[in-house]
Amino acid sequence: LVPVVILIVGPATWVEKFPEARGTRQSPVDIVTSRASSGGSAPPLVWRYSVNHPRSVVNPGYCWRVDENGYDSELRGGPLGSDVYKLQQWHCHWGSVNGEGSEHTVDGRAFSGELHLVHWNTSKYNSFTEAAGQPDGLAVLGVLLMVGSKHDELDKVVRLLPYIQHKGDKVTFSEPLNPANLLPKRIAYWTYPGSLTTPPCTESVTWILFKEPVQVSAEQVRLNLCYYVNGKNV
Ligand SMILES: NS(O)(O)c1ccc(OCc2cn(-c3ccccc3)nn2)cc1
Ligand SMILES: [Zn+2]
Repeated sequence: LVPVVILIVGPATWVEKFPEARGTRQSPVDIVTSRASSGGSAPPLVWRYSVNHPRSVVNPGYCWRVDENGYDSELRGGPLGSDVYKLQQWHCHWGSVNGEGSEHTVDGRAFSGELHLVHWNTSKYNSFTEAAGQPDGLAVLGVLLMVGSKHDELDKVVRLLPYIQHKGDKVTFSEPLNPANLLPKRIAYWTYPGSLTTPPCTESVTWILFKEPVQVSAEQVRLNLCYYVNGKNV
């Protein structure tokens, strides 16, 4: 008999180090559209991002991340009550196989990737780190990505990926970028109280997932998958 060693390195082991991962409001989830209630009279979701400040994209060891470095921005309304949130960073999740990259699924369907714009509650807390530990501390805008036409704004990031192939690599954008251009045209969304989808899996996120996927080209998916794999220094 050959001894079988099952090496569990994925989410199943996170509970050992991050007790929050055993919680009651863990993300991601499957959005069962038939069970979603209508938004009723929620106020409109409103956002404003600065465009011309210098930004850099970094390889944190998985996918890529753009830090906003405290530059002015605002997200308010919708499910966020009277609090004002500020963009901290935005990043992506791509799968190892095309078509299976998103974290959230909709009626069991996965998408090619998922963009997260991470905001923190500046009305109640003094820093991202403080807010990231509070139930109403963070708000993440989720954008589902599907293969279609090339996305020009996202291309400003994708074309820099060859320069951040290893964990810790960082490169500065040479042109202005408007995060609002990463969002879909129609802004209908699902929202639910959830958590960070990666360790420490803290249950501090009001999720706002746009219903309309945004199109990216097959080449942009390929480049993300390629450098995503490299980004993991595989
Ligand atoms: N993928 S996602 O958009 O859900 C997402 C968004 C942000 C994340 O931050 C990582 C993080 C959180 N904290 C933290 C610090 C202090 C207290 C609590 C947490 N440190 N690093 C992780 C996943
Ligand atoms: Zn994320």
